[in-house]
Amino acid sequence: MSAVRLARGCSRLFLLELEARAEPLCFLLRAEPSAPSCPSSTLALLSAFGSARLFSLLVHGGGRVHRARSHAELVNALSSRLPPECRVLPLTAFLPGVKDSVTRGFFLRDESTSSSSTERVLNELKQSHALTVFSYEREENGGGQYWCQELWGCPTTDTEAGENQRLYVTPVTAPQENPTALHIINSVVFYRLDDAYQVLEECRDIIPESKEVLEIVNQQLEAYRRDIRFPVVVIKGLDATGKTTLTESLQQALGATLLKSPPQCLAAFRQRFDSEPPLIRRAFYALGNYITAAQIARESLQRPVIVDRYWHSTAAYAIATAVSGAVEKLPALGSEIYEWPSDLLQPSLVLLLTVSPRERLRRLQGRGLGQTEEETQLEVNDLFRQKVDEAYKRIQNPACVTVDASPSPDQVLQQVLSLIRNKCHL
Ligand SMILES: Nc1ncnc2c1ncn2[C@@H]1O[C@H](COP(=O)(O)OP(=O)(O)OP(=O)(O)O)[C@@H](O)[C@H]1O
Ligand SMILES: Nc1ccn([C@H]2C[C@H](O)[C@@H](COP(=O)(O)O)O2)c(=O)n1
Repeated sequence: MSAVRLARGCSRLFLLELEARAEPLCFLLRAEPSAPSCPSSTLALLSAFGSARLFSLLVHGGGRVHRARSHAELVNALSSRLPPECRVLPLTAFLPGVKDSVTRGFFLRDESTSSSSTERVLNELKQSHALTVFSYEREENGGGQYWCQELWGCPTTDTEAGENQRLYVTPVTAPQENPTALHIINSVVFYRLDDAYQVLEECRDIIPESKEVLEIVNQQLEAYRRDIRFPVVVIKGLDATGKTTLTESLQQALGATLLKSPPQCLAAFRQRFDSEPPLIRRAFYALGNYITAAQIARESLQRPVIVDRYWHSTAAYAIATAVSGAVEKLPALGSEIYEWPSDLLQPSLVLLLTVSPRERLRRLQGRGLGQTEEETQLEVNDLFRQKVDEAYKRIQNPACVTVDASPSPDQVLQQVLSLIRNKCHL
């Protein structure tokens, strides 16, 4: 990837997710026009850019919490305020292989008859958000045709050096390491208590509830140990696969303690953090797992422990939401994103309940309870459901054992009891 470090301040790769294409379009910026290294990307770029007015928007400045909230606000503002002829596509800028280098933004393809309404919206958004806007123009140069990127509107003080130059868009082959995985680690999935804790520390002044959550974490984790005496069995699965029914029966059958993640002591804060962008929301759920871990350690000294969801659920939902598109776009099995956090208590056994989509829908409808936005998405979006299920299956150390939860509640219970007796020697 040394080829991408060509000009000062222009070494980032820009990855553009186009709706109709399986592979994202990748380009970098160079100070001089150069022959494209990848002709097929050039063709894709030309057809994607077409004759529309083009802009890219990158959120900058402030801390990561501010940037995450700005990004979420911009998603809403762009979709509600831009003219319908202006398409908004996800854009990611990053340095290959560098974990904290990912900046997420937007690419605008404006086909509206007049430029004024789009430009008005962009100007307003630049006033209200720390936003760098670039525009693109076609240039004929030495017989070749190039796209050039320039800073649009007034430069802001936070703009990185080199970004106000006119630079040549150069299509390149996308690097093997997708920036999605780079972005997931520590922004979407957390692998150490301190990393999740730090996010809520950074939220103290913006989200007052963060202080209360951190106080609970401090209290609950005062004597946190990671060793267990009696077996600890985690039950996970999509909603309405029968987790509550099974965990309650197991509690009775084994004389076990039943715990949940997120734990009851965080219940009052859940709705508040559910409305925040992934960085903050997922850090909240990650902390919930550590509280549950502390409770598991205490309880497992006395009796077996059954846990209704744990880190697997946090990670699988977060990964499935962060990865747009098909199941094949998930980072491959063996990727570090599926690794269990080294400082989180490990259960003895993890069971994944599965039922057919049709049976799950029947159970959801039969129950008729309110649903979180993500559950609603699961119901309408089969693709998302498949990604959650697949992410569950790819999580390692401990990996999960899949249980067919379609039979009657008692048959499922007997099947699971026999698994627990075999694997945990109970
Ligand atoms: N084995 C089963 N066969 C038929 N129906 C079942 C079975 N297990 C549970 N159900 C029914 O399916 C519905 C969902 O079950 P349950 O609440 O246990 O799922 P859940 O996974 O805990 O859901 P959530 O995660 O949304 O709380 C309930 O109405 C329950 O009675
Ligand atoms: N340990 C957990 C439990 C739940 N979540 C998140 C994932 C979804 O956003 C949502 C689903 O939970 P439900 O509404 O079915 O209780 O909660 C998590 O991240 N970690």
